[in-house]
Amino acid sequence: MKLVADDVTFWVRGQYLLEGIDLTVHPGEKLGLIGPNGSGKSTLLRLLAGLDKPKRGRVLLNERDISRLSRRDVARALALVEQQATTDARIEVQQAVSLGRTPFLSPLRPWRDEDARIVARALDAVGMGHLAARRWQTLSGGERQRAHLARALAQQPGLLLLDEPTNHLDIHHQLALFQLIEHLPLTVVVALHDLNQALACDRLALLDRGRLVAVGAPHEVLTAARLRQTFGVHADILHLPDEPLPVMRFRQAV
Ligand SMILES: Nc1ncnc2c1ncn2[C@@H]1O[C@H](COP(=O)(O)OP(=O)(O)OP(=O)(O)O)[C@@H](O)[C@H]1O
Repeated sequence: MKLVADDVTFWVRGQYLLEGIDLTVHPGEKLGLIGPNGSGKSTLLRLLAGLDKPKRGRVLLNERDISRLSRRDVARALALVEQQATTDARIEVQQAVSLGRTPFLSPLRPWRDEDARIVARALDAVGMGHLAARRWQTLSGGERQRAHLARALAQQPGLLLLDEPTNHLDIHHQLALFQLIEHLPLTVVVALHDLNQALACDRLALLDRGRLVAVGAPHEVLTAARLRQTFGVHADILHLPDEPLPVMRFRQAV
């Protein structure tokens, strides 16, 4: 699934939140979206998902303008897990995840056993199978986050857009989620704050005050100079023997 942002620009009440974003997400890649608080990551993800429409420019999903596609067609192609996703608290986890199948159902295509199997597999993939019958409102923050991801997986999208998917997760579940994402045969765009996690992405796109200031391999984007300029931190980038990825050590705020 190929996604292109072409001069994507968005403003609210005269204030630019994003300006002139040109970005191509290649089929199958894991692209990390990074940037300081308020740099526009969530805004860009909503535009890439077709939930908001650019004020200027356009988003192309497999060469087609996403604003011209029906919600149902978009939902069959991509899934977005937002940072503050809400869910009807009265339903059970399994029902919530089953909503991921909605874009595929119709009077001519009712719910089938196959849908139930897809939902069960999605719950198992995020380690939530044992909580399928639990009421949503009884879940912890991290369990909710994993259940939201399960709902997105149940959509069987070609493209997964994730907004800080690990911010409520303990370290085990953070690593498990990253291992899961790495091995999914999907295109993934993931907004992240943990820059050490970001190093594991195929490419990174760095936002700074609504502009895309760098796109490329993680080690090209996350240099000590850029960490200082954009994130306002002094950092060392350490290359450990026998470790494929470098590690960032943050020393102090500028
Ligand atoms: N509806 C709105 N009206 C005015 N300003 C908005 C609106 N929505 C977002 N913003 C502002 O746009 C900027 C970008 O917000 P956004 O949530 O996209 O940033 P972010 O990079 O995801 O931040 P964070 O890392 O804190 O989650 C912020 O300064 C935010 O306050």
